Amino acid sequence: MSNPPPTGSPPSGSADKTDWLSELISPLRTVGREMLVTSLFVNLLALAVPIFVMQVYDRVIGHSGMETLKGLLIGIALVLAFDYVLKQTRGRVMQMVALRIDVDIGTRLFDKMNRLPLRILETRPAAHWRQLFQDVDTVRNTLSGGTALLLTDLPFVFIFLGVIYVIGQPLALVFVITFAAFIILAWRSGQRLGQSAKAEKNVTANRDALISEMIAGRGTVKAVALDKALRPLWEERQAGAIEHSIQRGAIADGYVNLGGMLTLMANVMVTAVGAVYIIDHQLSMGALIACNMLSARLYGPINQLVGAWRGFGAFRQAVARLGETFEMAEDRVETTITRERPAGVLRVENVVFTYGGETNAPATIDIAALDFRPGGLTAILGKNGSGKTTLLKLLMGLYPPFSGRVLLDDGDMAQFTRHELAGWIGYVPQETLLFNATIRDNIAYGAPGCSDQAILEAAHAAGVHSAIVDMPDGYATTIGEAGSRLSAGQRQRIAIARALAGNPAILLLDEPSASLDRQAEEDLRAALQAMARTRTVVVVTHSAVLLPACRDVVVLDKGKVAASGLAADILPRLFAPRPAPVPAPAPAPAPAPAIGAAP
Ligand SMILES: Nc1ncnc2c1ncn2[C@@H]1O[C@H](COP(=O)(O)OP(=O)(O)OP(=O)(O)O)[C@@H](O)[C@H]1O
Repeated sequence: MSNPPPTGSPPSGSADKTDWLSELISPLRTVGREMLVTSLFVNLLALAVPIFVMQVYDRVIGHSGMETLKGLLIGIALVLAFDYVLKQTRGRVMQMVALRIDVDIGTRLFDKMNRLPLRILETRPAAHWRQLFQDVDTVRNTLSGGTALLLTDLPFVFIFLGVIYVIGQPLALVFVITFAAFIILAWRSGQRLGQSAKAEKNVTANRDALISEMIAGRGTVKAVALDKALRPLWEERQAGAIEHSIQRGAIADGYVNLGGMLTLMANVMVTAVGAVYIIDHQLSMGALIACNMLSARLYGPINQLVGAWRGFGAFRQAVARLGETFEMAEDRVETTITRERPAGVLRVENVVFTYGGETNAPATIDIAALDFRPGGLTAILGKNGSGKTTLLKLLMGLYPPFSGRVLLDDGDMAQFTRHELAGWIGYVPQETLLFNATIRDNIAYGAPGCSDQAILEAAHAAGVHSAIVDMPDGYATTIGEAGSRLSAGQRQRIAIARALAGNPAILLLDEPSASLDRQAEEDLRAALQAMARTRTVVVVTHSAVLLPACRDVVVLDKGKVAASGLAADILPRLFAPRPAPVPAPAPAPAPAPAIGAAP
């Protein structure tokens, strides 16, 4: 048994995870061409200094040509100024490219993540999703940083080879051989560093995931002194990360040093072979010096390639990871027809749902028929793990059922977009999640753009208004990371207000009174009763204050409906006083061993 693909648009079906990059780069083609032309001029201008040196050695020094020297100096000064302007322009273009890439991929990734079905988001650790945003940085830095410059410079090494052939023809073969050796070295280093970087990334991600969990649960870590238990685990992961980092560093150093040695050897060979040709009168002194200078322009980019290859490996992985994400199926985002606010009748029809989707796994939810209607509160009860929260998520359309349907006003949930459903259904989760913003903003997140009046009404209904106005900054109070400056009860009430802000037709609450005091619970009961007159209000609760106010009750047991109907019928049966256990007869006292008996 496997879950069907989530609702909404299917993946594009393209197997190539780099297609998105081509799409991204295609509008930048004109900029790329401009970059290449600029690089062509920058590289041509780079020939000026070696040619200047050659002329000075061969024409000025040999023939005391002061006038020639002055002319050459003026020429080279103009060339260097032009070179500076070109490089500045190239730098600006690069910044523009970086900005566009940041905006394009960053926004695309943010939107994509928000459109991914919840089950997909839940199946990968938080570290994976965080990594994707670092991948955007990697792609930006590669396409707009030193690596991109290196790539635009690389084709021009052939110009330098050509010029070397023209001015130092006898040396050309030495250059071709050393050039080939550099290419092999760069390719090999790329392979080794790529493998090593991949292994290091996996180990580091493992270590970072542990740190993230520790930071998220820092209160508990302190209270339970979990650091002692977690230290060996962290040490093991940290040791793994260090070991891989050292290995990668050693490989990278090895190749960089080999590249350096190869450069020196090439210089020695060019000078030695050049000296032989000078003695033989086949080469001038100036030409040898110019060739030596040009060799730096030739080997420089390839030597950089040896070091930059690791970056390419990370770039390729980042592109693949982002491509895989962009290919994933999405929640439905488009609606063909604008609908009115629903009446709020929810119906579950033959719904089977299981996490993980293993063939033989017992269903987490297996319900033949269940209705939720406005006009009175409905409570869902059941033991821990019986599937109450999962049922609420199915009712919200957050999980697509494996089989069967969830209907909203007789329409299959699957046809509605996430934004439509979120506008119609208010949800108070078991674990309150607030953001580091003002109280006003946190309530308004439930209905973006809602009026101040709607916020005030929601806060009143959630019983949190007087607590808010008691604070010195009132609704402008910033609540700290995840609402850390508020008490658990205040957080829960603000979460309830957030769910009410959009005046939803359906309200689903998961243990909403777990952190409330008695008075707050009674206030909440009154507010829910009032709302349930015109809305469908479903509350997962075992509270002795909320339950008596419910019209209907659904009892879940291992994902199945164990009982459902009027609360007046079911609750008394459920909470009927159990017969007092009959005390077990006291065991007969063991006979005292006879004095002198054998043990
Ligand atoms: N994201 C998940 N991935 C895999 N299994 C899950 C996931 N969430 C819940 N489960 C499993 O599904 C079952 C039902 O969980 P659910 O949270 O719906 O129960 P519940 O009745 O709300 O429990 P509680 O009263 O403790 O809140 C449990 O066995 C749980 O282990």
